[in-house]
Amino acid sequence: MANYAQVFLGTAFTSKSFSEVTILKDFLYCISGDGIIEQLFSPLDEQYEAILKEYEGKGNFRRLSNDEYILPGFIDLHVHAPQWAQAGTALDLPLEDWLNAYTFPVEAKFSDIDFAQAVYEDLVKTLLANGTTTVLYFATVHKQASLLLAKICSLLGQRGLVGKVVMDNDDQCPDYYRDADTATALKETEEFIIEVQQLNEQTKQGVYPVVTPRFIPSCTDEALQGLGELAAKYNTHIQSHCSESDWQHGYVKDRYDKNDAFALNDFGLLQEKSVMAHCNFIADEDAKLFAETGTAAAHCPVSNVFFSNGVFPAKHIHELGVDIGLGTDVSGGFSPSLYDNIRQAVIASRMLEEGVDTTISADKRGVDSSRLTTNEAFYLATAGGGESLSLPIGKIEENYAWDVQIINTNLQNGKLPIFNDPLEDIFQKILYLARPENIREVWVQGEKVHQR
Ligand SMILES: O=c1[nH]c(=O)c2nc[nH]c2[nH]1
Ligand SMILES: [Zn+2]
Repeated sequence: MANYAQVFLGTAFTSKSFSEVTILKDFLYCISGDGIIEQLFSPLDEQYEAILKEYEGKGNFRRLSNDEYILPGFIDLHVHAPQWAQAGTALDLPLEDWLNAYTFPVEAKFSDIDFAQAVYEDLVKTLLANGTTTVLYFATVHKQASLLLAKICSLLGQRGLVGKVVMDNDDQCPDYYRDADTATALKETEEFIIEVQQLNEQTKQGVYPVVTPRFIPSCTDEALQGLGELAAKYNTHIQSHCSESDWQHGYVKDRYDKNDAFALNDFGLLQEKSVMAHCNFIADEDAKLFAETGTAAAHCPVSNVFFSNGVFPAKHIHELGVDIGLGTDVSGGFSPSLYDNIRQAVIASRMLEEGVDTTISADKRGVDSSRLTTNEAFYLATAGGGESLSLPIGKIEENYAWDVQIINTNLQNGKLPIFNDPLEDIFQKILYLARPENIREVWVQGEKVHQR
């Protein structure tokens, strides 16, 4: 019999496809020493009883209680780590004004490494406590503080993909917060990539450098070109913002006479490991270019309420073959929880489908076939995130990482209204009603990283 590092027994929910969820009732989950799901056994499998007999009662065996369930850890595709310092505030201005009035001043403070330590440590712990096991982070322009974020992820056990932000365009970036010049921005990005790739060698769950032009307005053409080349040279992930708001979309049209997607592609910034945030205004040709290049979209439904001037048509873009995951977009999105974003993704899609202006007749108001089901929103927060990052995460399946959250539905201070419900309903109640209190344990790559 194989020698597993850990064995769990319990019921899990995981996506089978975009729209279908599989329920693994009373399965055994056998985890290898490197934190991979080596084998799954259903109670109907021949070896089930023998494995149970072998492991039950040992220190590395865990039987879930009747009120506990396993979900894949969530994958957050868009977080501005420094903006955690202003989360929940400053949501009264449109994007361009918001950046200048609130956000650049906050990000500038991350030249102070002690401030960075306090904010980043608190954020990583908070995201883990919300069930988020992998995060694609924007840090700031500061190389040292960006490296610190990668180190904190490494130490606290979160799978972090971290970008030192590039902002070298004098026209669009304030004097007090930008890269010194284009050459320095590229040099520091390259040093950052090398150091994070070295850190990754010592990190069980993985930490990865991400090439991060903030968005087209903040970068010169030279920087965009150089960043595309660095990403190819070091085979890194790439992230940026794409077609987010009327203003940003219009700026890029004025500068290049094309949409963000084609402009980014000209600089080599759309590839298999690229993730573009928001994408609210992408046209069908842009989406097809995403699908051809393997570029994914990070849907940020809470943030979009405040900054996007529109609803991202997730269902339609998915149908055009684009990988999509969910992002909290802290702090354009006030919540660090992907549960909140799953809920908002469903709500926004329903409003898009039904329409919001009651002065327009009901049959003309909305956009047909826009709704996301609960299962689909769950897919975006889990398997869709894994596909977007091209990593074996986001599903409870053999050869995937053991990245999970264990939910207890029956706590004194956190009881969900479950009264002999079928498992399908329990799953939905968890997604709509669970709070951080219900997330009892979080595991990343076979290591327990949070316990409540
Ligand atoms: O929601 C957003 N948050 C940001 O920090 C940002 N920067 C550029 N574009 C942005 N959009
Ligand atoms: Zn953003």
